[in-house]
Amino acid sequence: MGKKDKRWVLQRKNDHYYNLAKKRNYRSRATYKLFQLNEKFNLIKERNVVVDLGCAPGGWLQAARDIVGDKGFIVGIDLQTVKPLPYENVIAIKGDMTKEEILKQARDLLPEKPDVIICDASPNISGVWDVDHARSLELTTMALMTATKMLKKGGNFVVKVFQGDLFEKYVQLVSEYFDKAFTTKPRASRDESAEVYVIGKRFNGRKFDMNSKSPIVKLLDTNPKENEITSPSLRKDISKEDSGLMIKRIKEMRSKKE
Ligand SMILES: C[S@@+](CC[C@H](N)C(=O)[O-])C[C@H]1O[C@@H](n2cnc3c(N)ncnc32)[C@H](O)[C@@H]1O
Repeated sequence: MGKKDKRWVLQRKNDHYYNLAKKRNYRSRATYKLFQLNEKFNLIKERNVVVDLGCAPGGWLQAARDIVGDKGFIVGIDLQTVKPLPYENVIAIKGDMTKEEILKQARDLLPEKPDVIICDASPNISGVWDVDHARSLELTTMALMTATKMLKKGGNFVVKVFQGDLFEKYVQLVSEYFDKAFTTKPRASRDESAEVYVIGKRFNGRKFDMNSKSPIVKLLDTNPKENEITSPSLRKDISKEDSGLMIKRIKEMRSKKE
């Protein structure tokens, strides 16, 4: 085992939430992030219908199931296969959450419009700040579009975002569709992680505006018919050097600022 690997194993051994998750049979330490977000913002309630975008290995599915109980319903989507959970009311679909055909599969499974959309999806981390921020924004904007298409009026939304230049603009965009928008970092999120969670409380029912003046929407490279993001930065086979449209534009914007 290399030095780096040893440090990682040691870090994990001393990680409170990792140990707690293991002891209580939760599939990820992230489970505690959702519990803490819910404690603070009261997003998910008993009997709710929930959609979980980027749900593998299933820690948030477990947390959501604990909250909604046996009368609620949860559908998750992830590129990875999720080992089935022992509950009839929790289903995971394998697929890309930015693709309309996968979202349709999810909608078809739901008993009614969801009360809550949760999204902890992470793009492949390259270690390059701009690239990770741009990829994260693409996923989170797609999650917001999905929320505006699917949610019940009055429904709630929580999404993970990697901080960067456009973070505040993203929060502003969320606030256009919800009565209130908040940003927060739960205790279980590591200090050194760039992740922050954006909360939208009470969906106001507005349709997503593709002609919005928001710089985030302008940065997207979408298929106008389906609202699917077609930017190459989301492709799985992207190399570190490859600049997706959004990454390129963020760089241009930054150089103009400087
Ligand atoms: C941090 S993990 C989620 C952890 C999960 N909340 C839990 O508690 O187990 C992020 C997930 O986002 C998924 N993801 C990234 N891009 C995606 C996409 N376009 N469609 C679906 N899932 C995606 C990844 O496959 C990964 O499993």
